[in-house]
Amino acid sequence: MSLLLDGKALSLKIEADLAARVAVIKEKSGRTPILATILVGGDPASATYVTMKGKACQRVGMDSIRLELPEATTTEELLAEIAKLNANPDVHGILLQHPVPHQIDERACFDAIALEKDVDGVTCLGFGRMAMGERAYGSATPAGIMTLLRHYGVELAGKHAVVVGRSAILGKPMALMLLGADCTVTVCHSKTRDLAALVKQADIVVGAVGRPEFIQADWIKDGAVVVDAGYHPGGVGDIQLKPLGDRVAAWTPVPGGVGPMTIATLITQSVEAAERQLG
Ligand SMILES: Nc1nc2c(c(=O)[nH]1)N[C@@H](CN(C=O)c1ccc(C(=O)N[C@@H](CCC(=O)O)C(=O)O)cc1)CN2
Repeated sequence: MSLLLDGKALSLKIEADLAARVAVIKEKSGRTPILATILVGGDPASATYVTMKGKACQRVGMDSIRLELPEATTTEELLAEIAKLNANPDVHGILLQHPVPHQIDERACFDAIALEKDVDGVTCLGFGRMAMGERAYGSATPAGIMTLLRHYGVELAGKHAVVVGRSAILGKPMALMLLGADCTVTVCHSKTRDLAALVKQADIVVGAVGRPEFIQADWIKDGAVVVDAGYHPGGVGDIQLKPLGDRVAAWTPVPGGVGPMTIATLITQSVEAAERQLG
């Protein structure tokens, strides 16, 4: 029987623990932790994710501010909004929803977020610190995956992890986090030759490529741990999960696996940021 890595169930447990921590912050400081969310443009999926994040804040007793900027926003305008949030002592964490419209320099805007408010783990500075094993907020999706794997006791040291995808907020930080947990890591991407053969070697496969069911079930060896970080219309991820049946050791469902852990991680890091800033 394959082990279900149930991100939804774990996220509910994490939220219950966070609600207790938020209550302590409020009692001790008389202040409420606040996450500022920034949505640029009208992408419906992004709007849904930002709404989900606001609702998660509510469930744990935090407040959130939702800043909605028009599709035609410039880099300078977005940088100015981020500077205001950095300077606002009532805001403890800042989330800039990815992707932003093409005319915006997303990297410059991510990097403008103050390190102590980078609760989504998107800055180069936070990434570098994490890569060097220093304290930093991790990029929310890969950090959520690490929490999920550790919660279910998945052995990592010495395992061969194959990460398919190399994006700045998912594939790259995922690879570094697995390396930090003593995995041997291979990162695959669009120019990788013989992807199927590499995936076949994996003890742990992470689908982070952003293409529906791109990773085929017959590429995955028996007994592997399968982590699907994709979410596409129709409720499928980056990996063909159904045909895997019971031949893998453990797997994350879509939906209900990695997605809820992304949000639980953002909220956890927001609570930590508020504890540090108000403590
Ligand atoms: N600044 C960021 N932008 C983006 C991130 C991120 O971590 N930081 N990740 C993704 C999207 N994302 C959060 O923003 C996200 C995607 C999916 C889910 C989720 O819980 N999905 C559910 C299903 C949702 C549904 O039913 O509609 C699931 O998998 O169970 C959460 C967060 C890109 N942008």
